Amino acid sequence: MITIEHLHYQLAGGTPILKDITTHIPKGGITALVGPNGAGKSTLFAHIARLQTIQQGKILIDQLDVSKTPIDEMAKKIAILRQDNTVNSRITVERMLMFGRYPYHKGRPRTEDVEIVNATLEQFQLVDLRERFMTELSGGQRQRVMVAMVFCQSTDYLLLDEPLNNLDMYHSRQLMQQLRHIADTYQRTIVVVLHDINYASAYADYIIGMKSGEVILEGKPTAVLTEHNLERLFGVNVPIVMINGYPMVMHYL
Ligand SMILES: Nc1ncnc2c1ncn2[C@@H]1O[C@H](COP(=O)(O)OP(=O)(O)OP(=O)(O)O)[C@@H](O)[C@H]1O
Repeated sequence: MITIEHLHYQLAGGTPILKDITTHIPKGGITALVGPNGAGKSTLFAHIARLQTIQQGKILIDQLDVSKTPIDEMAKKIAILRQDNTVNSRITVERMLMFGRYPYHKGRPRTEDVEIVNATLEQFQLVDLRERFMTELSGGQRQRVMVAMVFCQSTDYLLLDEPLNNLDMYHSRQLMQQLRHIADTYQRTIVVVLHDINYASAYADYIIGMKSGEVILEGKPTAVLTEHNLERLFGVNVPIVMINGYPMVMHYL
């Protein structure tokens, strides 16, 4: 479980970005982090992954205090896919995945690392692209490689910031199904920022809604995805229909 206690973060000029956040992310399954642009979702991720120094408050990951845990220990506990994940170097897909294993092999890949990379190439249907340079991939293919690289890190927790960016309908759905499979089969905890609320509804076990640096709702999709809450979160007045037991937000109409 990730426990966040009174996390407060403000810019040098005094503008608050995260306002005294207290919440928890359950262990196991998929938690979707949703909310309007600028809500603070990426900033919260940066704090959880220790990429941002904590000014005030505390974050615990399975009892490990994030601010006191050495970086290399954190790298085996939590992996993050950031929004700005552009890789422009001439590195092949296979090497990219092996790079994800760095915290374990420290530059000297062992048999186990090769096996994990091969299994991940299979799992993410990247075998045909293994020799391709990252610069020779489409935006969507590159995005899939980056998610695979995060998976390769064999961490208990995966933080994915808008992994559906650039993905078409087929690959978005496929990736969400893969995340479900990873959570269920490997007991990994996946925390994912999603802008498509209907994917959160269909695939997440738990939803956390952020707005203006605050957590304003959290709970199971069926409990929190109400017309009233969508109005509070996004300021939109849209109907919700139930399809196969999932609340689907009709925001296109
Ligand atoms: N490096 C930075 N310097 C100053 N302000 C920043 C910086 N990064 C983000 N912010 C501000 O912090 C606030 C939260 O941004 P953040 O990227 O965490 O939001 P978000 O919920 O992830 O948004 P989005 O859905 O648009 O990606 C925004 O007001 C943003 O302008």
